[in-house]
Amino acid sequence: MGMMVDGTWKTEADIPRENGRFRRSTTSFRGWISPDGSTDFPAEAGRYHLYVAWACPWAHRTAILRRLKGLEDAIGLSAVGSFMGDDGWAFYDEPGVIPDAVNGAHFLREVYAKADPGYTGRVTTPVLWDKEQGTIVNNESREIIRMMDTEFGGIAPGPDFYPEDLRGEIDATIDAIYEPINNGVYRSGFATTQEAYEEAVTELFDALDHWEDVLSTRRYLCGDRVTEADWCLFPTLVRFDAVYHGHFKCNLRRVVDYPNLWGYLRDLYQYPGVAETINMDHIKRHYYRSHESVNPTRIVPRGPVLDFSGPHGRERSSG
Ligand SMILES: N[C@@H](CCC(=O)N[C@@H](CS)C(=O)NCC(=O)O)C(=O)O
Repeated sequence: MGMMVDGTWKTEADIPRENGRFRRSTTSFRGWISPDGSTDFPAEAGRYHLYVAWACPWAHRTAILRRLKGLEDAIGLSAVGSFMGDDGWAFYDEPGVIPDAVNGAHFLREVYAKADPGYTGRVTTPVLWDKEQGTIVNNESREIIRMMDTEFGGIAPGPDFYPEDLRGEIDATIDAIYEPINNGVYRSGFATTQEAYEEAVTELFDALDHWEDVLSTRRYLCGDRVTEADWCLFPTLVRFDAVYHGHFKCNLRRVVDYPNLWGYLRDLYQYPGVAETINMDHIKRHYYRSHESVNPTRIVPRGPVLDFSGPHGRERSSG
């Protein structure tokens, strides 16, 4: 693990923790794209570029929205390699890597340094880059998907995942799943005390149990329509049995043990275009090989065998 301090890469920085508890740092680039030029970043086809790690659940949200909103021609894409070592995210020769044709970076940190030569902070994916101003618009996944969903007008012809009548519920749901589930798997896996681990894993499974109940009466998190909230939960669920259950010790239950969550996961996986955004090799290789303190041998397990393509049976939960 490393981070930038005053524009210089430091490798000694460890995973941020307080009393054995993992703390995710807040992101620093929070610009906003607008359709009407009311912000520094007008919505334009061909102007913005997205950096992702196929392994990363936060970046995965943005890759899904880019695809489902029909933004693939309008917003370019680069994908780093699966291994994150002392140099952080990097572009190297590995299937799935999409080199950086915009900034020619070998390390993602170069992109951050270009945006802010004095940058202090972590070098994370996703990153939304503005080619016109040569800077980072935003590196917060929740905000990037919201911009893709609502700010590109006719450039993004895909469905609306933030419908007016559900906005309050969608925002509340994204908030509700963030700490116990999306971040909860990391808090469990990166905990360095028994107490911190127990706390995280208990909250995580309480939350999964809760959404299992909710999904017994509705097809998706906010009702009978797929929304941004589902695209925020999906990347965590699709990684769960393959990495969080084993590598991060989130092993009270697997997603396949929850009838509704498992059907729901298959349902979303089978949503046209979504399967193509998943690189399970990158996902498994990243987690098991990058976190040496969690898995010192760096051995990547062969299993589990997961069938995301089987019947989901969720039509009956609709409406
Ligand atoms: N809040 C950010 C979190 C992004 C994030 O933490 N990404 C991880 C990969 S899964 C990362 O790049 N970590 C590198 C680091 O912390 O050094 C978001 O949702 O966009």
